[in-house]
Amino acid sequence: MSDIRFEKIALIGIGLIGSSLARVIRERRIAGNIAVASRSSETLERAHDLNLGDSYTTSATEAVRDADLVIVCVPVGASAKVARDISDTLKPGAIVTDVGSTKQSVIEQMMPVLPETVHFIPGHPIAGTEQSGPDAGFAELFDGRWCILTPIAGTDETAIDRLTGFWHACGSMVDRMDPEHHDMVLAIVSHLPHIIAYNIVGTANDFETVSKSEVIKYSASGFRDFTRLAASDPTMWRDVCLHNKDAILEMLARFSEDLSSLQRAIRWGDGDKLFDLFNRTRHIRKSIIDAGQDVDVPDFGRHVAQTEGHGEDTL
Ligand SMILES: NC(=O)C1=CN([C@@H]2O[C@H](COP(=O)(O)OP(=O)(O)OC[C@H]3O[C@@H](n4cnc5c(N)ncnc54)[C@H](O)[C@@H]3O)[C@@H](O)[C@H]2O)C=CC1
Ligand SMILES: O=C(O)C(=O)Cc1ccc(O)cc1
Repeated sequence: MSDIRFEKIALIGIGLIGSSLARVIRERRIAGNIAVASRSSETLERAHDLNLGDSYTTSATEAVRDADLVIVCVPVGASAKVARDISDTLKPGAIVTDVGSTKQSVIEQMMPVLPETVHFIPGHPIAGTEQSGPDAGFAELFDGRWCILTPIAGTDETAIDRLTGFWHACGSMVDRMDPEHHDMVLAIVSHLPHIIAYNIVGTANDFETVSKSEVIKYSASGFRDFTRLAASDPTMWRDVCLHNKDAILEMLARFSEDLSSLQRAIRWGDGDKLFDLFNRTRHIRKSIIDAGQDVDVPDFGRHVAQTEGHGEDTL
C-alpha cells in the first residue's frame, strides 16, 4: 500500500505509458479513482476490457473533472489541443503533468492555455519500449528508472514534492532539470539513436542488390538491434522530431561531423584512430551497466516473455 494517495487521477491517452501508469496506480493503490480518456472509442473499449480504470470517456474535458492529478500521455504534438480541451474543467489546485519526450515545446503548447489555478509541472519518465497501445503497458515499466521533472520557476514546491512522491510510488527515481537542458540531453541519448535506427533500417530496405529475405535471414547482428528501435510508434517519433527540432539538428550536425571523421579513417586505413574510438566507446557501455541502467535488457525481456508475449531482445 502506497502512502501517496490522490482521490482521482485522470489519464489522458491510454497507450503504452498511460496504460502502464494505470496498472501501477491500481496495483500500488496510488489513487482512489482512475479516469481514462482516449480520443478513439476503439482504444477506450480495449482499456475497458483490460480493466485499466474506473471510468472511461472519449472526452478529456469530462475525465479531468474533480481530478487532483491529471497526466497527459499523448504524442507531444497533441499537447496544445489537450490543454485547450481540459482547461475549463480542471479543478483549482489540481496538479497537471505530462510524460512527453520533449519538454520546451510541451510547455509552450500547454502553459498559455492552462488556468493559473492549477499546478502545471512537466515530466518525462525515461522508461519505455518500442511497443504502443493499451495492451503494451505493464506496471513495472517505471521501476528503477529515472523520471525527469522540468518545473517552471515559481511553481509551488509542495505540488512538486507531491508529484515527486507520485513517481517514487510508481518505482521511479526523480531528477529535476531545466527544460532546454532536458531537450539537449534527450536529443543525444534518445532521439538521435531512434533517428539513426529509422535511417539505417530504411537504407537496408531501399538497398536493392540485397534482397529483403537476406536482410531478415542474416539480421542476427547489429542490424537486428536497430530494427527494434525502428519499430517504434511513427506518430510519437514524428512529433518528437518536429518538437525538438533545434536540439536534434544540433546533435545531427555533430554526429555527421564525427561520422565523416570515421569515414576518413576507414578510407585512409587509420587503424589507430578506429581502435582508439572503439576502445573509448566500449567503456560507456560498462558505465551504463555499472550504474544499473541496463534494466531494459533483461527485465523487459523477462516481462514480455511472461505476460504479454510481444517484443524480443533490446538494444
Ligand atoms: N513509448 C515510449 O517508450 C515513451 C513515450 N513517452 C511519451 O509518452 C507519450 C505517450 O506515448 P506512448 O504511450 O508510447 O504512445 P501510444 O501511441 O502508446 O499512446 C498514445 C495515446 O495517445 C492518444 N492520442 C494519439 N494522438 C492523440 C491526439 N491527437 N489527441 C489525443 N489523444 C491522442 C492515443 O489514442 C493513445 O491513447 C508521448 O508523448 C511520448 O513521447 C515517454 C517515455 C517513453
Ligand atoms: O525503447 C527504448 O529503447 C526507448 O528508448 C524507450 C523510450 C522512448 C522515448 C522516451 O522518451 C523514453 C524512452
